[in-house]
Amino acid sequence: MGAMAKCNLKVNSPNVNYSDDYIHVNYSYSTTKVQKQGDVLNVEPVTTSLSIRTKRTVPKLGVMLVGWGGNNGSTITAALEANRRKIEWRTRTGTQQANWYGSITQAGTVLLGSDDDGKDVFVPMNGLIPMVNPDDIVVDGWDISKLNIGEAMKRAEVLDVGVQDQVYKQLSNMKPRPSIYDPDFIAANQFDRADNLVEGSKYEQYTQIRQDIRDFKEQSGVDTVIVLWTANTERFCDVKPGLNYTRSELEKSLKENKTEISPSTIFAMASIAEKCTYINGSPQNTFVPGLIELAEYHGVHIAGDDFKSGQTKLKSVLVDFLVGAGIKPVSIISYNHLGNNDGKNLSAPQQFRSKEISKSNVVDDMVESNRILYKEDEHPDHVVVIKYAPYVGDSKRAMDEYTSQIMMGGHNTLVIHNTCEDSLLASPLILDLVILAELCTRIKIKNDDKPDSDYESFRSVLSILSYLCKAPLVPEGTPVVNSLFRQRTAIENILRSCIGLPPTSHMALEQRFNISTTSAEPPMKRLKKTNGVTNGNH
Ligand SMILES: NC(=O)c1ccc[n+]([C@@H]2O[C@H](COP(=O)([O-])OP(=O)(O)OC[C@H]3O[C@@H](n4cnc5c(N)ncnc54)[C@H](O)[C@@H]3O)[C@@H](O)[C@H]2O)c1
Ligand SMILES: O=P([O-])([O-])O[C@@H]1[C@@H](O)[C@H](O)[C@@H](O)[C@H](O)[C@@H]1O
Repeated sequence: MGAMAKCNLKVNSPNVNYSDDYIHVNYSYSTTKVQKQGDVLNVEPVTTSLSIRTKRTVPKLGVMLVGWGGNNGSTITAALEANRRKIEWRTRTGTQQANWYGSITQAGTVLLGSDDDGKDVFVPMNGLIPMVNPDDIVVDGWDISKLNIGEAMKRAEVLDVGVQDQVYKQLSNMKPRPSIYDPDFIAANQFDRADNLVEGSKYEQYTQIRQDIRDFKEQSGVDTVIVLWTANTERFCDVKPGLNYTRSELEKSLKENKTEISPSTIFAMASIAEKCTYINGSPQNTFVPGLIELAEYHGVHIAGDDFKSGQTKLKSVLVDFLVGAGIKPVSIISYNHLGNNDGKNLSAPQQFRSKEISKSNVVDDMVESNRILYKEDEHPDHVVVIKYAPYVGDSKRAMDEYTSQIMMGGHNTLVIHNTCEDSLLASPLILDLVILAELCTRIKIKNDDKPDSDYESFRSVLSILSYLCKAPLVPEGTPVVNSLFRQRTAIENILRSCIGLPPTSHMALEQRFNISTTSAEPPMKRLKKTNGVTNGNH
């Protein structure tokens, strides 16, 4: 079993109880219901008494990467090794230490509350509640290229030689498992890499991937496996009745070797069959309706699509700020060029189209949130351009122009130049995706008046991971939220609820009015003491 994660955060509340195995919380959940009646909006605040239970012991986590030998896959693997060993290396500007910058769980903080002097107190996000320690993660995976991960890291040309040299030996012992290659789904220019393949029918390939997952679990001794796709972007597959609309159609199409069943969907099916969370870091429509039904049928988590790493992440902040300020973006032109293998694959029209879709929809919810600025079906011009320029390699150069209408016929134009090593932005997101996805398997909620047997897990589609995805997959009938700060606040407040803390509101009334906030929290229900422990560390 995994280690008991520790942190020195002690919540003193009659509504929070730490047993040996769980953090138990009685939680008052507040929402606001709105009903439109003609021109009248009837608004009703609603409070629901919930019980939230979080398992305190974190498992030994195994992560299986599809596309392990790619820039992202080799880089995250090197970063895990470098951080585990606290490696440092000389650069032309001084000594560099391994770190997890860009990871909200490892380098992000959350506002906990305020001290006696009224000063804000921030804590590391991974200090709020037990999370997997990256140092304990075991990595494995597949690639259509047989290059070992040490050589793949060199091929990627992402990391400084100073760190490469110190991790190469360990990574060169890591060999990607043969994978499913279908030239109909990725660019023809990837053909040269494809020398490490699982042969046979789609069903035979599916069976092999399931066997790989079981072998890894047995050989590594991990308790939990998460499968994450960081392989090349595929073209969108057809979605049609009889093919993949339902779970049974999808399973039948696989057995019948239907050509429209993509490698990524086969990996997702195999993961679900092995009860492993599956995460899609690329933009293709892996999660066809039948796949989502399959995940829900088996009670397995899925999440995606497409890591939200740089240009799009900034877009989900800038447009949120502009629209929130009552300024009307009317033209968004997003151009970038890059020279890595991802860029090479995206230079093919169908693969680019997948990425264009995921990069283009990110402003929709923010535009639709303001009918003062935008009429129904009115949108800003939004153009996405991606060019392949080999020389720049992983150093993606993004240039954006945001033109907005301001008052009285004025205009504001923001021009942004954004250069980064794309894989050093994506790799920490891979870490956060797997750490938060694992955490979601340990959190359960029920209505307070229901028996313990009614504790519910997160729904199969983990929309809480939207912060990390360009095109968030959400449960049917729920809204897609791309606004970055709404997404981050959702994560923060759900983690806070697991230790009995109210959502962060930033109201700070006690700083704006002469009021007292020292009254004790009204106990919703006295929690029975268990094991003599009512409050303590987690
Ligand atoms: N900033 C980023 O790097 C970023 C951001 C968002 C999304 N993405 C997406 O992440 C994915 C990986 O990006 P990358 O820069 O690592 O690309 P990459 O081309 O370096 O790596 C992809 C790897 O997948 C392998 N591969 C292709 N098809 C495969 C299959 N069917 N099974 C197993 N392996 C397969 C390739 O051989 C390659 O090693 C791409 O789809 C990209 O669009 C990247
Ligand atoms: O997240 P982001 O920087 O907008 O998007 C990136 C694109 O700009 C880039 O062209 C592509 O190659 C990467 O896979 C990634 O999707």
